[in-house]
Amino acid sequence: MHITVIGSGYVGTTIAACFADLGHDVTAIDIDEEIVDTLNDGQSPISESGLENLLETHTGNRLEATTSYDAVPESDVTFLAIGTPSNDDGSIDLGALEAAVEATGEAVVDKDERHLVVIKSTVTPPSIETVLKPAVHRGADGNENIEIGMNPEFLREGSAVADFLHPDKLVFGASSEWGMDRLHAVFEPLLEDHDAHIVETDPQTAAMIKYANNAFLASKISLVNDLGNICKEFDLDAYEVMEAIGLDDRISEQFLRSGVGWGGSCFPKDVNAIIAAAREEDYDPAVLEATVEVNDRQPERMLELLADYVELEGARIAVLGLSFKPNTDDIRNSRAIPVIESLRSHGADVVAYDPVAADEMAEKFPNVDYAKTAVDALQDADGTLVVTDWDEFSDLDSEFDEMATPVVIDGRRCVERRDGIVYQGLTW
Ligand SMILES: NC(=O)C1=CN([C@@H]2O[C@H](COP(=O)(O)OP(=O)(O)OC[C@H]3O[C@@H](n4cnc5c(N)ncnc54)[C@H](O)[C@@H]3O)[C@@H](O)[C@H]2O)C=CC1
Ligand SMILES: O=C(O)[C@H]1O[C@H](OP(=O)(O)OP(=O)(O)OC[C@H]2O[C@@H](n3ccc(=O)[nH]c3=O)[C@H](O)[C@@H]2O)[C@H](O)[C@@H](O)[C@@H]1O
Repeated sequence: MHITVIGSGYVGTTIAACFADLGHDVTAIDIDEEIVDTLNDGQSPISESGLENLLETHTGNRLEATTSYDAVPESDVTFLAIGTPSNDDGSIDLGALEAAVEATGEAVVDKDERHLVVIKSTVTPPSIETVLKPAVHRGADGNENIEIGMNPEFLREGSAVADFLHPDKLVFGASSEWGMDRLHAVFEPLLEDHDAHIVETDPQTAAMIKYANNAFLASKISLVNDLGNICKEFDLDAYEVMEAIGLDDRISEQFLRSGVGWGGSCFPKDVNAIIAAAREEDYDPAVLEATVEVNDRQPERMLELLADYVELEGARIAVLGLSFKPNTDDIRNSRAIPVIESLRSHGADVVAYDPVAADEMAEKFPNVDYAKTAVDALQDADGTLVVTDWDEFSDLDSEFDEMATPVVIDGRRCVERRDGIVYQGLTW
């Protein structure tokens, strides 16, 4: 098949490279010329394991990038992976996606055969009828051959290629048998040697499945953090408790790691978006509001623990880990942001270290001192906050002896408790 993928950001680049790897001819379309040039050089605009290899193999062969929508009408199906960022009230800003959908419609205005336009972006269910369908039909000037489908994406940053190629489930949202068949045809090569559940549904339900998935996972972590905070009050180890409850198949062992909370470009955005969409309907989503509230509290709890041992005003505090999770330089909604803001508001001097995300954070906090190594950050520090669970932090040991006062508050359970340091886990 010939597939056009509009938007070559995180999701778009990953799916374009993977579709090519599955044997499809792919045209990747982005308005950003720099991204297009990077892709056509066989390089990746994002850092993701395995992606560079796929791009090197398929660029100029089964994959090409362009800023033009000309390939859209020649293709069998178009996927849209455009950002849907948050507005100030938590709702999603559909402006960029709406413009891209309309441009897609314009590109197929004269197409005589049916054309499937699949939304990969995360969008609220009502927006398919109220925003996206009108946009495509406006662009296509009422051409009845255009159908909108929904195929939400569940990949994680750091394992995007592997997640895309080995999904637990594929969710196909289509409003006709033809649209459903087309989605099956796209993913047929993937299913040849990989077993995944297929969920066939309408586009709105498919959109809701994506929000429910992320809201559930974020709420699971917040619940684990709430329970973990109670464990801490009782002097109990939340990890021992969670390991036991994870043995129950109904709960599962995954996403039970308590600590400083969830960040990233999606959980915060998506939980807030579904809350805002629910409020639009005059529904008050009490559990999801609590999910956000518990998450917002965790960074402050780290500081409260630290303040039990260190006078924060004028203290030199090391922050280990700046990215929202390990193996990425992405700092969007990283828990390190509220941690640093709070330390500074208490008058502490922050020295931060991250193996890859320091430059990103320096754009946000130019006045923070950024160390080249973890040991440099620990040197003469009055306290340390561990915010991201990078592997290299688990290897730290005698390095803590370099601190002026060896107080370590671990927000991710990645440092070993040892003699000679004051060690406090956030929930253990
Ligand atoms: N990042 C992730 O891990 C995941 C993201 N998602 C969802 O996927 C969607 C896309 O997310 P990302 O890939 O992270 O966004 P992104 O911001 O990394 O990429 C969007 C790309 O679209 C391009 N673009 C904007 N307007 C355009 C237009 N009119 N025509 C062509 N290209 C245009 C931009 O230049 C950019 O390269 C969002 O709705 C997000 O919630 C879903 C699952 C995982
Ligand atoms: O919609 C999205 O964009 C994606 O959002 C998440 O993926 P991602 O944000 O890349 O990262 P996760 O591995 O889910 O971690 C999210 C946050 O939760 C935290 N987390 C995760 C697991 C856990 O047990 N405890 C915990 O605090 C991580 O440290 C991180 O800050 C989902 O896992 C993906 O399925 C989804 O496609």
